[in-house]
Amino acid sequence: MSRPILQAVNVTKRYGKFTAVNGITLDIEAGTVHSVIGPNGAGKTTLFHTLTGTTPITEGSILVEGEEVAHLPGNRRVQKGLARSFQVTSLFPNLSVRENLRLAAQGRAPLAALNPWKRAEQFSAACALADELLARLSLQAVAQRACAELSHGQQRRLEVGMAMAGRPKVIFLDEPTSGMGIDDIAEMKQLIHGLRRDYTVVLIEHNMDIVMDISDRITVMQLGQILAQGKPAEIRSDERVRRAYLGSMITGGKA
Ligand SMILES: Nc1ncnc2c1ncn2[C@@H]1O[C@H](COP(=O)(O)OP(=O)(O)OP(=O)(O)O)[C@@H](O)[C@H]1O
Repeated sequence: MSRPILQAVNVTKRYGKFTAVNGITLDIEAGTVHSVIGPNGAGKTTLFHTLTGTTPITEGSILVEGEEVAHLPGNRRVQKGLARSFQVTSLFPNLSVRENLRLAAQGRAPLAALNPWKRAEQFSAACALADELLARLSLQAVAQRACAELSHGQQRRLEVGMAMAGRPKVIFLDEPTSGMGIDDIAEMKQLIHGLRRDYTVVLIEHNMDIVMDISDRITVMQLGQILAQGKPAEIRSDERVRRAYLGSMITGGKA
C-alpha cells in the first residue's frame, strides 16, 4: 500500500488538566473519504483543529506525505495541501458566487498576482476553475447572485467549493449537512462522494446514512481516544461501537 497522505501519530491535545484528544494515531489514505464519528464531546472537532493547525498540539506528530507539519501554523499547512471549508459568513457577501470562487482559485498563487503578465494568465485559469466548480456544486443558476442571498444548502455547498478552489490535497469537512433539509442533504452527499476523484476527504458527520454510504474508512472516537476503525460494514457490526455510540441509530438517521 502507498504511504498515507496524512498521518497523525500519538496526537494529544490537553486544555489544562483536561485531555480532549488522547494519543490518536491515524492514517488517512489518498483518494478516500475518511469519516470521524463519535458522541458529542468525543474530541472530533478538536482533532480536526489539531490536524489543520487551528489549535497547536500538546504532543505527537502530524505528517503530510511523510513531512512533519505539527509545528506549522494553519496558513502554512494550507500551503502543504490541507484545507478546511470556509464559513460562507467569512466570504465576501456582496460579491457574486462566481467571484468568490474565482478569488479563492486565484489565492492559490498570491505572488503571481503581483506580476502583470502572470496576472492575466492566472485570471483566466481562475475563471475556468470557478466555472468548473460552479457546475460541480450545482450552483450555475445562482453564479451571479451575491453569496449572502443563497439558501442554506447552497451556502454549504459553496463552502465546500471554496476549499476545492485552492486545489488542496486533503479537505476537512465538519458537519457539512448540519441544518439541511432532505434535498440539500442528498446533493451534499453526492458532492462529497465525488470529491474523492481529485481530493482526499476527512469528514465529521452525525448523519449515519451519509457516513455509512460514502465513507471508505471510519474512525470512531470516544472520550478523546479511538474506539474502533474500519470499513463501514466493520463499524456497523462492531459491538463496542454499538454499545458506546450507534446503538439502534446504526440502521439510519442521526446518531
Ligand atoms: N478550548 C477548549 N478549552 C477547554 N475544553 C475544550 C476546548 N475545546 C473543546 N474542549 C472540550 O474538549 C472535549 C471535546 O470537544 P470537541 O468539540 O472536540 O468534541 P466533538 O466530538 O467535536 O463534539 P460535537 O459532536 O458535540 O461537536 C469537550 O469536552 C469540550 O468541552
